[in-house]
Amino acid sequence: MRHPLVMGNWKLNGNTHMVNELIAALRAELSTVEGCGVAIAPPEVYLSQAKHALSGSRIVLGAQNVDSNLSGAFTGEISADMLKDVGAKYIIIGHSERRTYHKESDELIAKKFGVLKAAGLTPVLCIGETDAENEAGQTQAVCAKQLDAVLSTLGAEAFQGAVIAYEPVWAIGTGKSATPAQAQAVHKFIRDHIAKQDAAVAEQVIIQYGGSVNAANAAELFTQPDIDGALVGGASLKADAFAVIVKAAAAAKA
Ligand SMILES: O=C(CO)COP(=O)(O)O
Repeated sequence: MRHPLVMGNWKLNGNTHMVNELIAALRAELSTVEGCGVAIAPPEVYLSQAKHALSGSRIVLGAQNVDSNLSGAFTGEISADMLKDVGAKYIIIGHSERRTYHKESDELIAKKFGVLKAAGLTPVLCIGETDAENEAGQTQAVCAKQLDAVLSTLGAEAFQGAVIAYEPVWAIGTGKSATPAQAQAVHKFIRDHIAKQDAAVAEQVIIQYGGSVNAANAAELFTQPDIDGALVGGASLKADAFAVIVKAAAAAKA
């Protein structure tokens, strides 16, 4: 039985004051919610502060990226061991913003996946097609290629205990979410694609939906059998909206 996971990706937002305020508000809103994993990924510079602010709560710390190298002369980078050291668990990799603005390839992202697994951290692998690819009917082919980069190098077993976030690029930050039926079809395709190699691994892997999830549309998305929670951008910066999304996931999957 899979448990849903709702994770907030704060992206490039926040400051010392906001980290404390938002976490305090989330703790108050979510203290009694059960049946749904909750994680937040603040910017790396605030991870230690966030860990301290989360102490004793059930909200888990995550991060937005990791370097593929373990240590050494890689100016500006953060390693998997460093993330682990400061208490982060769920690590987003392959986000479309990193694929686009930092030219990250499927191969590099697969390497990051392996580095996280080796460190005992949980990769949250973002995949998804662009608007043009969607229009061209290439959604499944794009998702398969992005998954295959990991499957062909690390095998299906790498997805044991891992998280996949299906984030259609055209839905990110646009206010135009995929419909529940659209997202479900792709989530099922993703699970079936992994099941071709290992059915048990496919059955347990958490597949989040991401892209303009908000307090108004979350509940309907979570009614779909293969949508196991959400990776939330903009709405994760507002405690009340994020709490509504978490509660919707907990209720839908109870
Ligand atoms: O990119 C996202 C989460 O990683 C989604 O962002 P929005 O929820 O702001 O569309």
